[in-house]
Amino acid sequence: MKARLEASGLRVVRGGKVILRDVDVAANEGEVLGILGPSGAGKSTLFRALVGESPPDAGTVRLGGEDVTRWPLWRRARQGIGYIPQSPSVLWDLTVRQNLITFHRVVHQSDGKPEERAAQVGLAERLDVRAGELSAGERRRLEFARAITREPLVLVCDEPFSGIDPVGAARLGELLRDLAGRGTAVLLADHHVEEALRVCSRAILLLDGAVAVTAVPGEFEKHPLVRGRYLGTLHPSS
Ligand SMILES: Nc1ncnc2c1ncn2[C@@H]1O[C@H](COP(=O)(O)OP(=O)(O)OP(=O)(O)O)[C@@H](O)[C@H]1O
Repeated sequence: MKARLEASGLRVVRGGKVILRDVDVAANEGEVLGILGPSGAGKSTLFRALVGESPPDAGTVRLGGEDVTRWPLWRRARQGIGYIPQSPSVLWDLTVRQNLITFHRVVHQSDGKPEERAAQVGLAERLDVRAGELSAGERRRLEFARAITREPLVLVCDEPFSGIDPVGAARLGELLRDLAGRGTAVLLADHHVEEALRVCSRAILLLDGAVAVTAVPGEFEKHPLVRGRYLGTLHPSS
């Protein structure tokens, strides 16, 4: 299997504290890779290093074999990395249509077809609604539509299910799986473990800034470190 996005030896130090220590991660074409772990483990920091929002202090990031470690976010976006950050990132005062057009211009320098993108994520009826008036689930779907403006080689999603009702989360999960089915490598961090593991083909446990476990979902849930340090004894599989 060919790795679409490959990070090796990633080290991030912030405020004198080592946040990521020698992290190796490879996301393959067509897979959904879960990056799970307790709060503060370093998941968002890892994602920021992968997408170019905050470069690592050491290590390399390769996209389709090319070293993109020092490339800024916009250049990686143009090259095919989509990103749904943890915090809301829509342009609140613009409509759904204007949000989609604006991002398409950044990536392609043209307006694109916002109607098609909106229809893909079930927002066809909401095109002229201001992003600030959307529900959390609709906003996440708009961010998803924006991230797939160009069918991405890699999609990095930081807590996409946060604040979304179960039906909305299941629907978003299906969109992620469909995207992976068309070849995109999807990386996903989320504390909605059941939804995340339902969607993932492989999961990594990040603990204290280091990779502690890599396994397929069925094994991941039963792993003693995952149960002891992350899921806790109340989780159904424990
Ligand atoms: N710029 C920064 N300066 C200082 N500390 C930072 C900085 N960025 C992150 N950290 C620290 O790094 C650690 C990892 O943060 P990060 O947000 O990556 O964790 P996370 O696994 O995504 O957590 P969560 O599940 O709560 O979102 C935390 O202790 C955080 O306080």
